[in-house]
Amino acid sequence: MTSATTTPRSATGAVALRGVTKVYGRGDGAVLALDGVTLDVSPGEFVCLVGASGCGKSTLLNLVAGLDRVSGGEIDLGPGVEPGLMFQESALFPWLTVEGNVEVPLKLRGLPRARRRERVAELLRTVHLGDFAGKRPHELSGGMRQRVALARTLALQTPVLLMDEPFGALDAMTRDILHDELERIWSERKLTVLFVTHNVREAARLADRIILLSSRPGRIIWSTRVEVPRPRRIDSPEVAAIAAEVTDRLRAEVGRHGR
Ligand SMILES: Nc1ncnc2c1ncn2[C@@H]1O[C@H](COP(=O)(O)OP(=O)(O)OP(=O)(O)O)[C@@H](O)[C@H]1O
Repeated sequence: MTSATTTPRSATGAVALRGVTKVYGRGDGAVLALDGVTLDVSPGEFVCLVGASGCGKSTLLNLVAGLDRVSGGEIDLGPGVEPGLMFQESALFPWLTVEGNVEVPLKLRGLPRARRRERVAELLRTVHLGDFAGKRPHELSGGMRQRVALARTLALQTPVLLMDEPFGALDAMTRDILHDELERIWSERKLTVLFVTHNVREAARLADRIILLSSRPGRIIWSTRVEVPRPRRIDSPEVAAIAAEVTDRLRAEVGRHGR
């Protein structure tokens, strides 16, 4: 008897991209944004994507998130996995309290009220906002709003977090604190993180692996494992050395293309 051929499936939390291509528009106006990106992210791995402005980092994240469709190639997150998404803007509902915002995805999932309340309280403790449940977004600092956004993303209990410059609008001190928080949550929950940033120090501070995309069309041109032990400090010489190497590669790439 011959065995049926089965398509290999990703382990939970794994993210696999195979020859992913994205073209925006058609004809003469078509823009090739990504060109044959192949990438395997292991369950629990923290990967940072860096590259020149307009090289396709957000495009790649949006495709993995399922917000847009690939023009070619495949993306596999494993059966039933819906990734959590976080952007530079917290995108909170201004008329809802902190608690109400975090509750939204749980309501959409139809979780009963008592379980929602329990889960929201636990999530707010996780992001150290237990005392702010009744506040509205305008009463919070930018860093606190991003904590709420993170709690809301975590509410879905997804193994995969996609983050597009989540701390890009924050001051250095707040960003530093949120790096520690994110690292703790990532490690406790064994999350897989795909994190887009312009900030090479941030990449060296957070990543297990840094991926460099070429100027448009985005292709993976270089990657490095960050072997610096955790917890790391953004101002440590080891993190600075990795950041300097990434900056050199990035400069060389931008120099070749003028962008
Ligand atoms: N909806 C769209 N229609 C047409 N072109 C687009 C669209 N979205 C993005 N692009 C183009 O695709 C390319 C990649 O854009 P993308 O936003 O992914 O880059 P990025 O690396 O995230 O940029 P940045 O670092 O500046 O945020 C850019 O040239 C952009 O202008």
